[in-house]
Order: sequence, then C-alpha cells, then structure tokens
Amino acid sequence: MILVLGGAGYIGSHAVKILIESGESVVVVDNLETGHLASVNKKAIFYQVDIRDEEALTAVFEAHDIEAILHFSANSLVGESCENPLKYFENNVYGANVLLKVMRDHDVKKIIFSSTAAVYGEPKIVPITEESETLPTNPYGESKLMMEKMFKWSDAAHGIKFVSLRYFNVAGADKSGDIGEAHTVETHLIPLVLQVPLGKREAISIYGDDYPTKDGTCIRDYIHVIDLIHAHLLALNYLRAGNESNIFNLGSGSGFSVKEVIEVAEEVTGKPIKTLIAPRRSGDPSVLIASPEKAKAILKWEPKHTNVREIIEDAWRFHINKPNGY
Ligand SMILES: NC(=O)c1ccc[n+]([C@@H]2O[C@H](COP(=O)([O-])OP(=O)(O)OC[C@H]3O[C@@H](n4cnc5c(N)ncnc54)[C@H](O)[C@@H]3O)[C@@H](O)[C@H]2O)c1
Ligand SMILES: O=c1ccn([C@@H]2O[C@H](COP(=O)(O)OP(=O)(O)O[C@H]3O[C@H](CO)[C@H](O)[C@H](O)[C@H]3O)[C@@H](O)[C@H]2O)c(=O)[nH]1
Repeated sequence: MILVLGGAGYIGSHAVKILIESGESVVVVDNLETGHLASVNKKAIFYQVDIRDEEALTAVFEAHDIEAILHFSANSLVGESCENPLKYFENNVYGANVLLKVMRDHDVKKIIFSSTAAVYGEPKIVPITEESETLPTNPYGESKLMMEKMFKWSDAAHGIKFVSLRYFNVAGADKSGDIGEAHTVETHLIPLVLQVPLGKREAISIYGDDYPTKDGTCIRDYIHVIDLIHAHLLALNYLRAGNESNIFNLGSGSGFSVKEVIEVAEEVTGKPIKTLIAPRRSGDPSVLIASPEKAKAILKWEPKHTNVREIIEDAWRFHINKPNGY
C-alpha cells in the first residue's frame, strides 16, 4: 500500500491517478486546506486528516500496511511564507516531524518527498545541479531544506530511506482534462495567464521586464506534471531496489521567459492576452533552469512532454473543462 500525503492537491491528485493506473493500492491523507476531494481518484482510500494530528495519522498507519510514502502535503506559497513564516515552519517542518515519528514507530522505511528549486535561492551557475549551494531566499524554501535535513538524520538514526525531488516549475495537467491545477489562491504563471482567455481576468501582470534576459522577463524551467509523477514512480523503484537516500532535480533543462509563455498561450487559446508591466516580485531570481542529468543517469528518467506548448495545451484543456475549478 502506498500512502499519498496531500493526494487531493494539484500534484498529489496526478500522483494518485498514475499510481492506480500502474497497479498500486493507494491511501490518501489530506486536510483539504488547498486540495479538492473531487480530484482524488475514486479507487483510492481517502482520509481527511491533518498530518500534524499524530493520533489520527497513527490510526491510518494502523489501518493499512504501508510500504512507502509520497509526501506532497505542505504550504507552498512563496509570498505568504515571507509574511507568515511561522505557518510554514508549523505545517511543513513540524508536520514532517510528526510524520517521521509515526514512520519510525511503524517501521515504514521509504519516503519520496516534494522539495523545490527554492532551496537554491538565487543561483550562481545555471543550469543548477544538485551540488549547487543551497541558500533559500524565502521561508518556504528554507522549510523544505529543513525537511531534507530531517530526512537525512532520520535515515542515519532510523534507516528511513528518502528520495528528495527538487521540482522546478510544475505545470500542465492530465491528458483527460479531468484533473489539473485549481488553486483558490493562484500564484503560478500558467494558470494565471489562462484566466485571461477564460474571461476571469482582465490582463496578466508581467513582474518585471528589466531582468538581464533576452526579452527582459524571468526565465523558468517548466516541467509537465505527468513527467514529474513518472520520476516519482522511478524513485519508488529506486528505493524498492534497496538503494541509498538521494536528492534529484526535476526540470526539463530548458527555460522559457514569461513573455514566451504568454505568446504560446495566445497561440494555444487562439485569443489575445492583455499584459501589464508590473514591478519585479521580490525574491524572484532572473533565471532558474535545472540540470536534470542526475535523475536521468540514476533514475533513468526521461521527460517526454518538455514542449511548453504541450504543457499549456494540457493545462488549457483542464481549464476549459472545469472553468470554475472543482
Ligand atoms: N507546484 C509547483 O510548481 C511546486 C514546485 C516545487 C515544489 N512543490 C511542492 O509540491 C507539493 C505539492 O504542491 P501542489 O502545487 O500540488 O500544492 P497543493 O496545495 O495543490 O497540494 C498540497 C496538498 O496538501 C494538503 N495539505 C497541506 N497541509 C496539510 C497537512 N498539514 N495535512 C494534510 N494535508 C495537507 C493540501 O490540502 C493540498 O491538497 C508541495 O509540497 C509543494 O511545496 C510544488
Ligand atoms: O502573475 C504573474 C505570476 C508570475 N509571474 C512570473 O512568472 C514566473 C514564474 O512564477 P511562478 O509563481 O509561476 O513560479 P515561481 O518560479 O515563482 O515558483 C515556483 O517554482 C519555484 C522553483 O522554481 C518553487 O518551487 C515554487 O514553489 C513554485 O511556486 C516568475 O518569474 C514570476 O515573476 C508573472 O510575471 N506574473
């Protein structure tokens, strides 16, 4: 049995669907703070539980024979984390503490964890390898780095093996259009851009056009959620094969600017997208591009949907299908 924490969220709901399609039995735990019950595949067993509730989490571990955990549950808004850092340490770090305690007490030894490119902060060298310095510029990234260290020391003391996957910019949606990214508070570029052709937003603000990039706007590495989840399945096999704990970047290795994303979204939707030039958003690095070479070499991961047009087409299919979310 695989336990998916945060399985009602954007990325977690895709993981649940793909795990079930690949023949796994899945239990989902989610407190529904930002997730949607309707996004959880009906073949999964669902518990509305907060991972910080040790008693309730223990009951889930006692009800099921859990082999491995995919841990997506967290707060993950960079701006909010700067305004309310303690919320991030409370949910992400304390939540991991409770989880590791329950794992230790129930002899569960495998966990795959959602980390982030935000652990690197402003990179000195691009593309970013796993050896790059980790200097987060916001409490969200700091909380994820702290969690990585908690996993490292829990491995040393209790033999809990982990794979930490440092995601770059996750986007796109399942090809069915049934599940996708539907956050009540949306901060991510692609879903916000698509709100304009959906008629839900007048214009998209471009946060800064004076960066030292080819068109002055920030460059990011967009990774399709389906490719991202396939890396989790490979990480699960990696741990099942008895390998050591490890950390991998997950990105496509190529970058697209904010303006390029908007242009492609205009082509995909067939509608003009009005833009406004806004001030830079604080803490935004100009260029974030992953080196995915380690995941390719060790996990044998090969992202297949790296074209930003395909990523936007798949996101658009979901938004057309569910214009008001779940
Ligand atoms: N979306 C990205 O581009 C991106 C990039 C890097 C890392 N990540 C990480 O990936 C993970 C998933 O991100 P997402 O975009 O799907 O976010 P999301 O908010 O859609 O999903 C998180 C889920 O966890 C649940 N949750 C939060 N706190 C919980 C708690 N204490 N107990 C139980 N459930 C809880 C929420 O209700 C939600 O369903 C997060 O850990 C995030 O930090 C996301
Ligand atoms: O309305 C908007 C929203 C975003 N942007 C720009 O679009 C780019 C992408 O922004 P997102 O908010 O979509 O993503 P981030 O790169 O800020 O952050 C994401 O990727 C990070 C790692 O790269 C972390 O993992 C973080 O959790 C995740 O939200 C940035 O340059 C941002 O300034 C705009 O111009 N206008």
